[in-house]
Amino acid sequence: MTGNTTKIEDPSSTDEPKKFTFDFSYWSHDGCKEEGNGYYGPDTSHANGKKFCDQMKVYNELGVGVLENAWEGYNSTLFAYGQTGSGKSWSMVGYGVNKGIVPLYCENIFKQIEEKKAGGEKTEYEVTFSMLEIYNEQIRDLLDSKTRKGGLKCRQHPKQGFYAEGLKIVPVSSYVDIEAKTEEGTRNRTVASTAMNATSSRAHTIVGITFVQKYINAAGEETAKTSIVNLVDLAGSERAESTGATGDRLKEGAAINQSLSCLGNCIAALADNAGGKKTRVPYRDSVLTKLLKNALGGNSKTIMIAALSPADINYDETLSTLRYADRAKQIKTKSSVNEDPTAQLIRELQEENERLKESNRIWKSDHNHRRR
Ligand SMILES: Nc1ncnc2c1ncn2[C@@H]1O[C@H](COP(=O)(O)OP(=O)(O)OP(=O)(O)O)[C@@H](O)[C@H]1O
Repeated sequence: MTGNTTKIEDPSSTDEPKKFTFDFSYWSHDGCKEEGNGYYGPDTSHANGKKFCDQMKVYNELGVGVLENAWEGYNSTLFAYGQTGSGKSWSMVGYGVNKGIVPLYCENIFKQIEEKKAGGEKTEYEVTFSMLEIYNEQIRDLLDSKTRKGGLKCRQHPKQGFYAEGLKIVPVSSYVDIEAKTEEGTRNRTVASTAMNATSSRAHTIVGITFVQKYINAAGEETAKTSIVNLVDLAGSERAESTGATGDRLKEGAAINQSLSCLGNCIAALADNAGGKKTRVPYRDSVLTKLLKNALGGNSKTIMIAALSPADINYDETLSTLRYADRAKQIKTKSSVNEDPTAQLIRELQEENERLKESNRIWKSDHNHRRR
């Protein structure tokens, strides 16, 4: 990785290395040292110490933007893609003191709320949390261990799009609350070990954090801004033979790959459309793509993290992840601020009223003019 370019070379071939350019290319394979508290920071004495990217750097460059968007009332989606064991959970959630984007985002949102309150702001803040997983095309509520057999239904709302019906959405008032809920959800996750990664997650996990700000606007009206942040940890896109998968594990692998290939098809169609084509986007082909529809083609600012393995045996997987990400970067989403519908309606009615008054005034002056 050099600057924002990722270069991949097949050691068993004489082909030219392939280059991919992204907004950021982060190196975290070596060049780090463990600090006293267990945090992995850059090792300045190592040749790759300068380019080593620690968790805080990723948060500062990606997470902070998500936080700023949330304050402005935009939806954001962050999803992590890549083969099993490549570091998706590491980037999104992290381990121990090496916190990933999700905990750092949560920690900071409450810190900033407290700062605003201490500064005498009258705004009311509400934060809610939900956590679900898609396992073998079924939706399980991770905050409800008694999710009925067959899972939650995926329904479509005319305005808000696809959602999981009956999903538990719990209010949270501190980072500690979120931590406890995340732990509860993680315990319920479908985790089974594969030969490649002892804690490999077998399902796609979606954490939803809603942030509502209620306040009185300049015109004295009660209004609200809402932002939904979706954090999507996709299950590994491994090949069956390298993970030693058989039986149930192999069936799961097939279901995971079906969802991921559906996601790939949607990304390819959206990328075509961004280039001016009119391709139908097959969102309905999997639960994952239904629930991610808004993130991919709707109202959301979306970030994709592609986690890569630097090992030569993973060359094919790594190249396919890079190609996946290369297509994804062509997608353009349109995001807008989520205002309270009543406040929006009042404003639209007031504007309509002004327009009617104005046309009435013109009509009256015309009428008087003709009478004279
Ligand atoms: N940048 C990193 N620095 C240090 N350790 C890392 C880094 N990235 C990943 N790891 C370690 O590698 C292992 C696998 O990472 P992780 O669990 O994040 O993979 P994953 O892509 O989420 O896998 P799966 O799809 O199977 O859940 C973990 O033990 C993690 O601590």
